[in-house]
Amino acid sequence: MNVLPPSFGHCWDLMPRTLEGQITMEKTPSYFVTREAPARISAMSKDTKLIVVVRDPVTRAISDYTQTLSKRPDIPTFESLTFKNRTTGLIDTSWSAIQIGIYAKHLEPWLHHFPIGQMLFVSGERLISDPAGELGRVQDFLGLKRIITDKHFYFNKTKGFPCLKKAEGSSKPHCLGKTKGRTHPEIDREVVRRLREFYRPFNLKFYQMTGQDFGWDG
Ligand SMILES: Nc1ncnc2c1ncn2[C@@H]1O[C@H](COP(=O)(O)OS(=O)(=O)O)[C@@H](OP(=O)(O)O)[C@H]1O
Repeated sequence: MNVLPPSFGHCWDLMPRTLEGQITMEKTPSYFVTREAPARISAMSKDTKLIVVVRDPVTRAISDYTQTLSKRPDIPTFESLTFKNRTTGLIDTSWSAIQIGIYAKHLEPWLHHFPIGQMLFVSGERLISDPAGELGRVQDFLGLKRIITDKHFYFNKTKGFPCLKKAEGSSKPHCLGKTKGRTHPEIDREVVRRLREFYRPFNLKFYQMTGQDFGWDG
């Protein structure tokens, strides 16, 4: 997890200068789950627009595990890390791969500092099934003209994901790198079922808080 800079002044100093008509963006996945982040970002600029990309927390946990596995192939199985006690089905919520997917809990402190209308929740699933549609929402949210549309994407069968027809400043197609869109290991169906059951109430709360049904629960 990234450590945020200790002072807001320092935060500003790290940002590039923004000219009239420009938008400065910063992306750090860990902000959403960092307790101090909402107060610090709000103190830096309370007009900051916030974009959060979320996907089904069960798939997210498996994706997170797959990423760790790629760096440390000797870690225990996903199934054994999921449970504190497999017999009772008690889930280890202290495992970060599980903890991060409790979106309703992480969203709570942000709402003490930002109105919900200043936050956009992007569906990770729709980013794959309809990238132009989801980026249309992002452009609208940022008050930009819809420049990026369907025309910019094609589905790459080899990659199994949408890719750009032309990369920025190039005439060649561009897909995301090897670390995006990895094949996930097969996870025991009963473990997946238990995780779905675990996340359900948190997901429902999250749908309520955001006013969006992400469709992770059937
Ligand atoms: N177009 C396209 N190409 C490839 N991958 C795509 C795309 N759109 C979304 N995704 C999904 O993005 C997941 C990886 O994002 P990360 O979580 O690593 O992003 S981050 O940099 O940590 O924010 C990655 O997760 P994994 O499938 O687990 O690798 C993808 O499912």
